This record gives sequence, structure tokens and C-alpha cells, in this order.
Amino acid sequence: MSKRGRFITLEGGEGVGKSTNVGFVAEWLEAQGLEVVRTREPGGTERGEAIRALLLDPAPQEPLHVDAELLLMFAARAQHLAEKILPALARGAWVVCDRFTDATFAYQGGGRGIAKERIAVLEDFVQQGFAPDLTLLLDMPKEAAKQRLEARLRDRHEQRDRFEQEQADFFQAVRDAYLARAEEDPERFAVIDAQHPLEEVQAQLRKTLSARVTAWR
Ligand SMILES: Nc1ncnc2c1ncn2[C@@H]1O[C@H](COP(=O)(O)OP(=O)(O)OP(=O)(O)O)[C@@H](O)[C@H]1O
Ligand SMILES: Cc1cn([C@H]2C[C@H](O)[C@@H](COP(=O)(O)O)O2)c(=O)[nH]c1=O
Repeated sequence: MSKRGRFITLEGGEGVGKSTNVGFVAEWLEAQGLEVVRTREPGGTERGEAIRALLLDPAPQEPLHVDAELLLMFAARAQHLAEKILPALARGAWVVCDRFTDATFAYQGGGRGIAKERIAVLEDFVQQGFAPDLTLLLDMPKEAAKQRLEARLRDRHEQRDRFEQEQADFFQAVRDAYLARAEEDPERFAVIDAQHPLEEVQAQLRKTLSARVTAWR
């Protein structure tokens, strides 16, 4: 695959501010004169969004097996890569994605307990070495993130999705798995302290982006 643009992902647990800041990151890059494609996982394509609806269904008729959950994440990802991410990068656009494969290692690995070696097999199969250029990991204690999430659910009259219904130990395992991945790959990851007011979080993001964009040019 010829890749001229850069692939930036935002990661973190529920309610840490990923969706809020995907827009900020995309707009900051656009202000530097770059073409930006903003997307999310699971989803990002028509078929991927249909898979997302299955995965997030708050009241499924029958339980979803953990391996089926894992495979559906990668099925959506395969479509997303082929239809949207890789063509955008090939024409020189930058892609900003709300979650990618680190979420699989954190949720299906850390949260559900699937061995990371099994996840890595699917990662190799689907991605063939492809990985983000930069991952912005928004990190904060799960209790504070839960309060933000609950305020959002209340304000927007949203129902908890299937993942948001999990218990505290699941979210602690997700956070621990994300931090372990960041420690394993400090070149790719930037850990952003997300518990501060939005302006401070965005100042951290701006500083990180500015340093990376300068280094890449
Ligand atoms: N730094 C911040 N300080 C205070 N509130 C924030 C901050 N960042 C985001 N919020 C608010 O917290 C709530 C959760 O943010 P957001 O929806 O962006 O999180 P998320 O990580 O995308 O969550 P999810 O993974 O559940 O989709 C929103 O109501 C948002 O306005
Ligand atoms: C990519 C990916 C996502 N998930 C989970 C994490 C979240 O709970 C949902 C997506 O909802 P959001 O509001 O967009 O954050 O999906 C996962 O378990 N594994 C993955 O690979």
C-alpha cells in the first residue's frame, strides 16, 4: 500500500473525551492546510456501522460470544481499511480515527480476557503490518470518567450501550491494558492526562500534534 498521509488514532476508556477531541484534532490539522478524514471504530463505513449496531446493541436477544465479538471488530476493521482508511492515506489525506486496534487489545484483551497472542493473529491477518503513526491515549481514573459519561447519558437522554453496561473491574482492566500498550510503544503513543478542563486537555493535544507534524515534515 502506498501511504502518503498519516494515520492518527484517539483511544481511551468510556467518557474520557475521545469524541469531543476527535473534532479538535481534525480541525487543528485542517488549519495546517491538510486534507483530513475523520472516522471511528467500530464503524466508519455503511457495513461497519451495521456491525457496530450489532456490537453495541444494549439489549441483545442472546449473549454475544467473546470470540464473535472479537471477530466482528476485525470484520468491521477490514472493511474500514479497504473502503475508507487506506484509499484516503494513499491520496495524501490524513485520517483521524476514534478508536482502532488498541481498543481491541484493551477491551477484548484486557476487559474480556482474550489472550493478546490470539488478537495479534487477527491483527496480522487484517492489517498486514499497518498501524497508526500516532495514538493519542486519553487517560484518567475510571471513577471520574464514569461521572462524565453519566452526565452525558443524562443530558442527551442516551441509553447505555452493551459495553457501557459493564462493571468497574472491566473498565479498570481496559485502562490497565491501554497503559501497558502505551508503555510498550512510547514512540507511537502520547498519553494525555484527560482529567483536566477541556482547554488544558486540548493544550496538551496541540503540543503533541505540533511536535509530531514538525518532525514528519
Ligand atoms: N476535559 C473535559 N472536562 C469536562 N468534561 C469533558 C471533558 N472532555 C469531555 N467532556 C464531556 O464528557 C462527556 C464525555 O465525553 P465524550 O463523549 O467525548 O467521551 P468519549 O471518550 O467519546 O466517550 P465514549 O467512549 O463513551 O463514546 C461529554 O459530555 C463531554 O462534553
Ligand atoms: C474499536 C473497538 C471498540 N470497542 C468498544 C469500545 C466502546 O465501548 C465501543 C464503541 O463505542 P464508542 O462510544 O465509540 O466509544 O466499542 C471494543 O470493544 N473493541 C474495539 O476494537
